[in-house]
Amino acid sequence: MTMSDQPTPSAILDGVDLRALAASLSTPFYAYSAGAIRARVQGLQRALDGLDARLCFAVKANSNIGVLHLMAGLGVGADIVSAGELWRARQAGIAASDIVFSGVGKSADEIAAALDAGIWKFNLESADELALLQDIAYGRGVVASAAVRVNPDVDARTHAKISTGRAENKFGVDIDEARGWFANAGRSPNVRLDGLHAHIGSQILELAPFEQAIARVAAFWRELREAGHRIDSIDLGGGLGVCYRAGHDRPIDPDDYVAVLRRELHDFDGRIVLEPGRYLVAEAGVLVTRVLRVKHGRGRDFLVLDAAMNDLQRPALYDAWHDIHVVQDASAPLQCYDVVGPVCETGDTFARDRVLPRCAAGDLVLIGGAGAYGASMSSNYNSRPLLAEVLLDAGRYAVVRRRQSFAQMIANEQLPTAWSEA
Ligand SMILES: Cc1ncc(COP(=O)(O)O)c(C=O)c1O
Ligand SMILES: N[C@@H](CCCC[NH3+])C(=O)O
Repeated sequence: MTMSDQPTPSAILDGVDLRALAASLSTPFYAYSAGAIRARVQGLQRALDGLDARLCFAVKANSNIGVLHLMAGLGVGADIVSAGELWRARQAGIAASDIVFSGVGKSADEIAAALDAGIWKFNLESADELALLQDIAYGRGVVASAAVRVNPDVDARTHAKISTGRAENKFGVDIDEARGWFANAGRSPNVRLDGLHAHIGSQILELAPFEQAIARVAAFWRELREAGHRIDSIDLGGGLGVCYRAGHDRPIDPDDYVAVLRRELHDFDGRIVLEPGRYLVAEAGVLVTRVLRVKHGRGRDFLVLDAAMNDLQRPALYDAWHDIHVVQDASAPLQCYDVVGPVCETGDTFARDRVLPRCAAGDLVLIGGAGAYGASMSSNYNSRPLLAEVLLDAGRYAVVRRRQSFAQMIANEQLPTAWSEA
């Protein structure tokens, strides 16, 4: 059960008492419920039942190899955006033939690494990238399978910083340009253009933008089919939103989303690919942190946590809401706090004016919705070591990343003792 499903804050996640865990591991750390991830994956797989469909988890959402290993065991492939993510996915046991490679700036080295690994499909985002893939595949004497990422010019009605499917966004190519790629496919004999791809944005809570995008991609596929082009996969990206604020955010029912796929692509005879990231992991994760101190400011009370913006960037970056639970006696009186971290930035604020049970130093605090774009976006800012990650499963736990040590934090740095003439 995810934290936001619970009517009253509980410290039990996937059968593990986070109070006990926090007593043995030092806070802050991320805890992920394997059961909740499994339930999300299997629910989506059930909704897709009867379709030739494949889930490729967007590794950027949570790139911990323990989580990727869990995905592999559930028959989920990977959507990668870098050679580093390729490396992680392979280390975690995801087959190269289950990997698609997206991203607007794949380097020559990254393309070569993905070709050598034998990934399934390149999602190409520019004519230059098509030419580069052609050159590298030609040099290796192989033919790469590729999809054109089309930009369907749809407003995903999400935060501007995570909207990707408008004409003004850097992602994909417009359908006119994509038409030209297919017309000239013979000029790139080492690239088999046999797929379409679209991803319009993230944390999408309305079905209409998906309907528009899928209809545009489906119409383009029919046009290509009439022109004699064989498309064996249509990849509709990720984007399904989740509930960050209990009682407020209303995520799309995956059955409704899949009903759109079934309707718009009823005569498609290839494979449908989805690249969910957030939907599979966000609500399965919590950031476990403690109150360092309660500070009484001028007209405001600050709850200073031992977690900070370097550990979970989303509030600072997008003003994102995350539910915050104080592990406390339900009878504690309520109080209004600004919940902040120790980093030296005013933006290091998890929540403003949040009404919570009255807290004292040492209280345990759980920040919900932290399984996606949490640890994977964390940094060493203020020289704070990267925090630990723990996978929970039916009363057991496994540390899937140890907290970074100070020595590890500076391992690649050195004093300037050896100078080279430039
Ligand atoms: C190409 C691509 N696929 C999938 C995703 C995953 O998105 P989400 O986490 O919203 O499902 C992203 C990130 O937005 C992306 O850029
Ligand atoms: N990092 C973003 C999502 C970006 C999606 C990646 N294309 C978030 O935390 O919401």
